[in-house]
Amino acid sequence: MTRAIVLVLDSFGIGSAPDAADFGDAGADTLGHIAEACARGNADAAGRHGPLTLPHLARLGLFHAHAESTGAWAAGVAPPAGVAGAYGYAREVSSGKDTPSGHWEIAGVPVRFAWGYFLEKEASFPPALLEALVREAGLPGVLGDCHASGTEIIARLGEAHVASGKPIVYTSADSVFQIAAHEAAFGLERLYRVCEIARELLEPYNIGRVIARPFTGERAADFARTANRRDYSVEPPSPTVLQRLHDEGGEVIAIGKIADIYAHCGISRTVKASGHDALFDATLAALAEAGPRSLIMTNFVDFDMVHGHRRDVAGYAAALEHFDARLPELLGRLADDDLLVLTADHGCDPTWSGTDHTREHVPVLALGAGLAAGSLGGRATFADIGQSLASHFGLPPMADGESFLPPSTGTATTGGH
Ligand SMILES: O=P(O)(O)O[C@H]1O[C@H](CO)[C@@H](O)[C@H]1O
Ligand SMILES: [Mn+2]
Ligand SMILES: [Mn+2]
Repeated sequence: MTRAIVLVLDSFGIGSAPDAADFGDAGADTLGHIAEACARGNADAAGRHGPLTLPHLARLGLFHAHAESTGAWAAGVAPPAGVAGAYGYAREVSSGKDTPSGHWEIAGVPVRFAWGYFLEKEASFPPALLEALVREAGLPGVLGDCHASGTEIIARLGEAHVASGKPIVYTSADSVFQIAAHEAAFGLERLYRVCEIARELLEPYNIGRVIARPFTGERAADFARTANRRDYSVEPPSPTVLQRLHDEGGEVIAIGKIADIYAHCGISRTVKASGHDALFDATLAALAEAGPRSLIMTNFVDFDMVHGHRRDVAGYAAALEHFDARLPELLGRLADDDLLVLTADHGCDPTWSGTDHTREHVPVLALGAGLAAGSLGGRATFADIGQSLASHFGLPPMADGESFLPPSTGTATTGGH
């Protein structure tokens, strides 16, 4: 039916990238270090124990791709009896290791310009920016103004926020301005409005995203972030393959955070869902309805948000095993000419220092559309996925990337430049 399903396992890196040292990430390996911890018995929690067990991803070539990326087989993992999919790893050419850069590059548009960053760990934001935000949003002030982990900062400042009415503003190694506020005490719609004002004020600073981080709870010990997070991204610098397909009459179904990440450019339909089971269910439901020339794209955010950034190795392993256990439901519903791609947008090694993303290779696991099982090798850019999608849908080639599909299923492609 010439459909494509792209599942992005948010932050699931498979070994440090050649330029990882530039990011302080030389040696990071999200999959490898999770497998190591599992093999040592150090990830026996979250309802799991022992070596990392991902039989379906293994059959798609995940561990072969990891071995090609790192030069070593993942610890404690039994090699699969055979590999059914095309597998490889890809490096990122975008300048940043953030979510929009990774996603847009997957969709054929690397980010070669440098984002703006707030580099200071404390007093991170320019006073003029905060003064303008306070004035224009009618706030009594702000709290935070620092680098932070989102769960740690609401535990630390959440009660002061509720008492004062001052939202909590913070950033990270990403190009982000994040605003945390209590859903009831501050108000969810009000938080969104403050984010929209911040989005406008940040224009001169070249910041990729403003993120609303609502939370609920009575006191520090039970504050919890809710599913009402909202990302306000700038638009991709040029049309992605989503936009190209959408403009040529195809249907682009965005599940989870996808629409926000692409700033709603090239999206035909948005399905919001919270939690990996709901995201998986929504993906299956979309597949059941999708006609020819449909692209279904889902971002599995909890790998990153709930486990990677929280440096929760056992939780990450359990989430991978749960995802793996659900894969057959999807595999069983693919038509022969559907193209399935599993990949990631960056790493977030849960054994790494700090709480930020890690600069890593991502897996490229592809199935269907005439692909033979076996290695796709090391891919020079995530944009090889976008180029393959363009080829699959018979669209004109993207400027970047090289298709990994057999020529018979699509047009020849240009090399990256
Ligand atoms: O710590 P939390 O709030 O989850 O923030 C994380 O999520 C943001 C977007 O990926 C990044 O800035 C990262 O720091
Ligand atoms: Mn991400
Ligand atoms: Mn993240």
